[in-house]
Amino acid sequence: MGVGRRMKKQGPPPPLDESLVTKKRKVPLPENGVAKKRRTSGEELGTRPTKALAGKPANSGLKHSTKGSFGNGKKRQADKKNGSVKENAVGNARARTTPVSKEVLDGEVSEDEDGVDDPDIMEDELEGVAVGGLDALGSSDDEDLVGADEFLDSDSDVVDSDTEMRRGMWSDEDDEDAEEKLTAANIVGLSGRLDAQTAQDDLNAQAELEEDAMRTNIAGDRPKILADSDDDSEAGGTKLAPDLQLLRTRITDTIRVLDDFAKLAEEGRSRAEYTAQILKDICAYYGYSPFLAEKLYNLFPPREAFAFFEANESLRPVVLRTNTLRTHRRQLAQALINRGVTLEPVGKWSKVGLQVFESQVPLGATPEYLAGHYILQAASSFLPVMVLAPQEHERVLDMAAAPGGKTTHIAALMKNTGCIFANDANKNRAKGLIGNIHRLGAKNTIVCNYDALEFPKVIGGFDRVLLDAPCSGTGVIAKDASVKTNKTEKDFMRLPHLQKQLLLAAIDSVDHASKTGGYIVYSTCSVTVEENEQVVQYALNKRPNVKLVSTGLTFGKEGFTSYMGKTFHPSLKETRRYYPHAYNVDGFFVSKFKKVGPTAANATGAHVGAGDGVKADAADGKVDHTPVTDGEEQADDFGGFDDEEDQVYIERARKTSLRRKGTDPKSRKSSAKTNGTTDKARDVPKVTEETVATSNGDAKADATEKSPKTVHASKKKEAGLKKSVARR
Ligand SMILES: C[S@@+](CC[C@H](N)C(=O)[O-])C[C@H]1O[C@@H](n2cnc3c(N)ncnc32)[C@H](O)[C@@H]1O
Repeated sequence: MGVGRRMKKQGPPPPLDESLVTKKRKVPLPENGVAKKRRTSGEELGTRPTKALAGKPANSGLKHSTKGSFGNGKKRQADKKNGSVKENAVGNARARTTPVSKEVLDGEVSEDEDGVDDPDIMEDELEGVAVGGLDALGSSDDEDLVGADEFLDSDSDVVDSDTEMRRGMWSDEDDEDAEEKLTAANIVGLSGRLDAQTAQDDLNAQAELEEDAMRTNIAGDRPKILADSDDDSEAGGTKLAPDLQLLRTRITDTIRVLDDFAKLAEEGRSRAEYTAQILKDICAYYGYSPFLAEKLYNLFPPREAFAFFEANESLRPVVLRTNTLRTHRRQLAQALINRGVTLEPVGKWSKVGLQVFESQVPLGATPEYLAGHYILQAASSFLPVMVLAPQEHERVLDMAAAPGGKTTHIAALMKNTGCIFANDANKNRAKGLIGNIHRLGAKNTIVCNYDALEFPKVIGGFDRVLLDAPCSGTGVIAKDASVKTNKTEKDFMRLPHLQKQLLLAAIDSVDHASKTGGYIVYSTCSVTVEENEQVVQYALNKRPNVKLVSTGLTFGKEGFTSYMGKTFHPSLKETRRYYPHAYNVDGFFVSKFKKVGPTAANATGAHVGAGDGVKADAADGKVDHTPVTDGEEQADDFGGFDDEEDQVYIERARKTSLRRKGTDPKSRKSSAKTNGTTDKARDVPKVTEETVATSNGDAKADATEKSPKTVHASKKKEAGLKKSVARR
C-alpha cells in the first residue's frame, strides 16, 4: 500500500509566532505527551523528511487538513467512533509515512529528469502522498483568476454545515446525490475532530512556549549568546559534531535579541555580531553554504528568515492539476476517492487543483493518470499560467516549456484552440514535454528545441509569451537540498544574465498590436532578487515599450521596490512573491508585462543582430555581453523585421542553397514562385522529433533538417520564415 505524508492545506500561514519557530524537530521526542502534542501542532510547517527522527509522527497536523476532508469515509467514521481523535491522528500519521512506491512513480512521471530549477519536479520526485482533508471543490473547471480573499480564506472557507459543505463542493452540478453520500459520512466526524485538534494545538503551542522560555532562561533575562572568544565548539564549532539542540536554541535566542535589541542585547555587542552568529548557526544547523545562507537571510526580517529556513526542511503538499481537456475535477476527485485517495480542492484560488493527503495507490500510475486526466504539479506552478491567462484562438509561446506542466495547462485554458509553441533547449527534457503533451491530449501544440535566445527569429508575433525561466531553484530547496551548497556567486551572475537576455527575447517575440493579448509573463522558482526584481528592472530599462501590469493575483507578497540600497521602479510592486513559509507553496516569483509598442530599431538584446558588442548594464553595473544591433533591422510588431527586406534575404538564401546543391537558381526561379508553399513548408521551425497536430486535428507541421544552430547563422532567412509559419 502506498501511503504518504500528511500535509497542511495550501493557504496562508498563521502569523509568525513562537509556535512556528520553536519546534525542535531535531530533538528526540520526549516520552511525555506534551512534547508529542507539540510536534503534532508543529506541523504548521510540515514535515522535515530529511531529518526526521525515528518514532516521530510525520506530518500529523490535522488542524488545516482534516476540515472537510474528502476521501474514504470508512476511516473517518472509525475515528469518530473511537472518539480518541488525537491518538488516531498521530497513529495514522505514523502509519502513513511509508512512501509511495518510487519505482511506480518513476515509471510514469520521470519526464523531468534534472528539474533542479523546476517546480514541477514534484511529478518526478514524488515519494509519498499525504493524508488529510478537504474543503470545497470549486464550482467549475473553468479556471479564473480569483482574488486574495479567496486564496487567503481557503482554510476558513470550510464550513461546518453539512449543506454548505456540499454546496461548496459540487455547486456546479445538479445531481449531487452521489456526492452527498460521499461526503455526509465524513463531515460530522471531521468537524468534531477538527475542533478537538484546534483546541489541542493551542494548548500545545502554549506548552511549547513555556517550555522554551524555561529552558532558555530568556523570560526576563538577557540571553548569553555570543562567545567571549572565537571558541564556540559548544554548539556549532568545528571541534565537535554540532549539537543541534543547542544550535537551535541559540538561533531562537538570537532572533529574540534581534527582535528587541535594545532590551535583550548584551552590553557592548553590536547587531552585526548577532547577525554573524545566527548566520553561522543557520549554516551549521540547516547545512547551507555561508554564501547562500546570507543571501536568503537578507530577504527577510530575522524571525521570518528562520521560518523560511524551517519551511525548506519540509516538502510542500502533493497537488495535482485536473486536465480539463479530458475530465472535470469533480469526476476526477470521485474516481480517485474510489481508489482510496484522500484529497481536497487546493483552495478557492484554483478550480482545477486537488491537494492529495493520502493515497493507497501510486498517483503516477493510476488509470486516470495514464489516461491524462491529471498531472502532478506543484501549486505554485499554476500561478504563471493563471497570470498569462491565454485566450482561445491565440498564438502563445512557452519559451522554456519542459516538462510541460504549464504548456498543457495553457492548452487546457485555450481549450485546444489556437496554437502553442512549446520550446525547450534541452532535448532530453523536450522528450518529457512531448510525452506530457500526448498524455494530456494537447492538440494545439508544436514542440521545438531552440535556445530561446533565438526567438523571435525562429518565430515571433505571439499574442502571449510565457518565460518560466531556468533559475537557481532557491524556492524549491525542500525538493532539492543540494541547492543549499551547490549554488555559488558565479551562478548568481550567470543565471540572471541568461534570464535577462531570455526576457528581452520574450518581449521581442510578442505582437504589441495583438487584439487580445500583447502580454509576457516572467516567472522563476527562485526567491533571490537577482533573478527576479533585477531581471524585471533590466527589461524595463532595455525595453521602454513594455510596462508591468497587475498579475491579477492579489494574494502573494509584493515584489521589492527597493532592496539593500537598490531602488527599483515603483511598478515592481505589481509583481508577486511566494514563499514556502507564507503560503505552504514552493518559493516562486511571477510578473506580467504588457507590450505597448514595437521594440525600437536601436534596441539591444538577445535577438538583435549577431554583433559582439559589449557594454555596461545600466541596471546593475555588471558587464553585459548583449550583442549590439547593427541597425539593419527595423522595428515592427515582431520586434524588428521588415517583410520586403526579408524577402530579399530569403531569395538570396534560396539561391545560395541551390547553388550549393549544384543547381542553377535561375532554372528553379519560376517553380519556386509558382509553388509558393515550398519554402514555407521547409522553413517552419525545427520541430522536435514529432509534431503535434494543430487544432483542426489534421494539420501537421513538417520537421525540418535545420538544427537550432543554423537559425542563428541565417537570421534574415528566419525572419521571413517566422512570418510564413505565423500565417499557417
Ligand atoms: C523551470 S524549467 C521550465 C518548467 C516548465 N515551464 C514547466 O512548467 O514544466 C526551465 C526550463 O528551461 C530550459 N532552458 C534552460 N535554458 C534554456 C534556453 N536558453 N532556452 C530554452 N530553454 C531553456 C530548461 O531545459 C528547463 O526545462
